[in-house]
Amino acid sequence: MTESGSKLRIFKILKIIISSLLITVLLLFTIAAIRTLSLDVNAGLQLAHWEKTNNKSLVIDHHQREELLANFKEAIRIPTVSFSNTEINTTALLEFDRFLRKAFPTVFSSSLVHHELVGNYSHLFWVKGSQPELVPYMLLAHIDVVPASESDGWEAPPFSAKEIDGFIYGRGTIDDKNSLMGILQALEYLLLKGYAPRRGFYIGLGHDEEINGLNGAMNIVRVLKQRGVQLLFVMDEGLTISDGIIPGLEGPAALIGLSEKGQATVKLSVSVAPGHSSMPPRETSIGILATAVKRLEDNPMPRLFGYGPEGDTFEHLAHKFSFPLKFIMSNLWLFSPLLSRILERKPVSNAFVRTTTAVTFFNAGVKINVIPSLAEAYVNLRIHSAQSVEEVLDIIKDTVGDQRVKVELVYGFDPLPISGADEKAFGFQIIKKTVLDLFPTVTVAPAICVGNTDSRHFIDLTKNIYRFSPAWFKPGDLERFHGINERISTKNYEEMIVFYFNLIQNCDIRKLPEPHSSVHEL
Ligand SMILES: CCCCCCCC/C=C\CCCCCCCC(=O)N[C@@H](CC(C)C)C(=O)O
Ligand SMILES: [Zn+2]
Ligand SMILES: [Zn+2]
Repeated sequence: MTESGSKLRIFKILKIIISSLLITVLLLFTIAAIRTLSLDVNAGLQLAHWEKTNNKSLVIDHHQREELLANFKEAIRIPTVSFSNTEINTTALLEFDRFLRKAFPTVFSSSLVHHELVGNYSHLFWVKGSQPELVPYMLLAHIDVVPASESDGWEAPPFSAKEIDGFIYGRGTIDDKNSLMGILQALEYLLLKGYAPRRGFYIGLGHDEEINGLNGAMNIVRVLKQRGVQLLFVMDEGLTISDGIIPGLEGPAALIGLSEKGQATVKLSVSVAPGHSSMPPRETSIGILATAVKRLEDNPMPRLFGYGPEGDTFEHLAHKFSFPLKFIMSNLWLFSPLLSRILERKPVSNAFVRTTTAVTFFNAGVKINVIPSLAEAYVNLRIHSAQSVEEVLDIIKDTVGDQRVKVELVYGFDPLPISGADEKAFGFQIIKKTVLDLFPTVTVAPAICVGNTDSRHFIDLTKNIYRFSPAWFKPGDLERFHGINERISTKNYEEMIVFYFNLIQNCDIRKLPEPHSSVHEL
């Protein structure tokens, strides 16, 4: 073949390759565009014909408002702090017990309600249903709070429950006395109105959630297991209604946690011979450990976006974003790698992308002129749904890559199972319906809870655990969680009561409706 003949052949092959590539790209974009226009996973059962339950409605009058706010404020003023794994405020927990009995006299005296103390300070309520064949469900909340100190910069003392511009300030106002008081206040109102549930339910109030729930939630689970109880679903704290928190999202979103990330606390330690600081070795225990810690920070865990429930979250929210995010989120089959790079830029969304690594303790040194024999650091990892404690530990050892650094697992558990969110998932659909009835402008989406809750101890009692409370989180509110100026608006606290009031009644529905065939559904 002549030189010009072979050039022509190469040119023809190149032409074929380029046109095939163009056709493939065009085809992919056409599929992506069709999916962007048709994806509206938020439709579902909302349009279906729901079984009638004759729900009672709750209209709160002036006197009730004063009383419910006074109750809530009193709950906040009792400092039920869990200080450490071994230090809880038992005096405050006993006071809280007395307070509950005074604030909710109907709950504690009703023949429909059986109450017992578990693990000395936790509370377990059983509300009897009229139809015992209906499988019961369970609502969880916790009594204890994390420590708070006014000197950290609180606008009002953290146990004052002071009301400023329509907000009640105090430790526990969003974590988690709002849920606890909201549930019991709703039950008090329901019982006062003569309500008797068809479906029985439990309420569990743990006293040590902030220190792992080992005596509270775990003992409640033990008691229920001994009685052979199985639950239709469990609902606990966790995610909330985010309003203006997710950049680019139009309107508020109620994220319902289908799972929780796993957790591992890993200790890194370096031991060397101690000595005089005037004759230092080339590397000290502190230097070796600091290098190990820096390696962990410089080498984040792999991106796993799309291998857990977080992909579903963005597909459900996609239609509430504008172009190009709407296009990207509607087509995660194509754009997952791109979206994970966008999300990892901010800590709050990075938590959805991977197992996160946080160095939370660093201890070393005894005296200014002594080479320390021991340096220790603790790393707290929150494990993505697609990884396990064991895998994470292996990656840490590889990344540190230094035999002088001892790596030990102190405490850990794998990510929690993923609960259902489809049209047959009773708990999810009832929570979603209750949210949308009360807040019609909200978009409901399944999600992953990046923190841990007492509900993780309930996995042997049900496959369906949901982490959600109808607290509204606006910009700046995430920082109040375990931070300073924790607060809730009086309006939102009332909404929470109405939410639980409606939720309990909606759970009397015996069977979910058949899915409505809608043009929005795929
Ligand atoms: C794409 C961005 C979405 C942003 C939405 C994020 C909304 C986050 C809302 C709340 C934060 C999650 C908090 C979950 C509850 C955590 C309770 C807690 O602190 N638990 C302890 C348990 C531990 C075993 C003591 C924990 O450290 O996780
Ligand atoms: Zn909490
Ligand atoms: Zn907490």
